[in-house]
Amino acid sequence: MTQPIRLVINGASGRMGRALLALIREDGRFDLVSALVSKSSVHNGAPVFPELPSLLRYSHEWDAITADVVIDFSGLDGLAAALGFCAAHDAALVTGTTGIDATLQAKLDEASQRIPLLHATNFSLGVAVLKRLLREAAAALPDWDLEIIEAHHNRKEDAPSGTALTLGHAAADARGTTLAKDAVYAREGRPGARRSGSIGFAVVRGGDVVGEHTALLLGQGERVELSHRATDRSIFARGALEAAAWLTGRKPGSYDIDDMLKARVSG
Ligand SMILES: NC(=O)C1=CN([C@@H]2O[C@H](COP(=O)(O)OP(=O)(O)OC[C@H]3O[C@@H](n4cnc5c(N)ncnc54)[C@H](OP(=O)(O)O)[C@@H]3O)[C@@H](O)[C@H]2O)C=CC1
Ligand SMILES: O=C(O)C1=N[C@H](C(=O)O)C[C@H](O)C1
Repeated sequence: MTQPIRLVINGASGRMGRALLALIREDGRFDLVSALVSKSSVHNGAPVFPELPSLLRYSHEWDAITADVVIDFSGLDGLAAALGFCAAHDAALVTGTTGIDATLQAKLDEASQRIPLLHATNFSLGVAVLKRLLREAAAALPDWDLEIIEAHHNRKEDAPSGTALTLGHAAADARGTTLAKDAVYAREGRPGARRSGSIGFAVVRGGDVVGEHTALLLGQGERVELSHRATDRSIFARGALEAAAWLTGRKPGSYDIDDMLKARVSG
């Protein structure tokens, strides 16, 4: 019998952390060895599964952990700590944290030469398909105006969402350009007529919206709208657990969710 994968959840008390904990109880592939929170967290020391005969408590201590894989949904400081642990202990790292800056991205790239690392801005299957459809539509309609609209709950800290940026990069790439060259992130006052070839972003924040993304391709007299609506965070949590099972034991490298889905299809 194979041993369960020793798993750490980093950011365990958050919206995504809780969605992961709800699934992990029923998932025999994993042994949850640690549920990590920040040093200042009110959850430190509290039982993770109060209703179960489990001794696991929320902690901020990485020191005594032995693990095969870390799933991180914590934020920039938490991700940096998870990366330090994984690099020092040859553990795999799955992260869904968004809003990553250039400095942390460089550290992720460097560490992926030594450990398997999968970063996805969105773990839903529907968004993976939306990205493919958008690539195709953006290339097939190169002269149509492209705008990406996203909506999220009122606690979200980064904007545009990681998913909106990933969709933007995919569309830009399909048109032979880059977001660095063609993205427009804000319009106010009198920005003037729309620059042909630009890729616009619009952000909505409010209430408890789980995550909604629409790519609008606007032509003369017609438009194409490609949309995805997440209504339950468990879709992201399930995707992250699949990624953790898939990534554990793989050779070092920087993987994305398409690598996992392609490998699944080709067996
Ligand atoms: N890729 C995807 O599919 C998805 C990505 N996300 C992204 O995941 C991230 C988290 O989202 P969400 O769960 O909504 O955010 P939350 O704010 O709800 O959760 C993050 C948790 O991380 C904990 N935390 C903060 N600092 C640290 C630290 N240094 N070490 C360990 N834990 C820490 C905090 O808990 P405490 O205060 O108790 O320490 C906090 O509750 C965001 O970047 C979001 O954009 C979200 C959904 C899906
Ligand atoms: O913060 C969130 O909630 C989400 N963040 C991700 C993003 O920035 O794209 C994914 C999902 O939309 C939920």
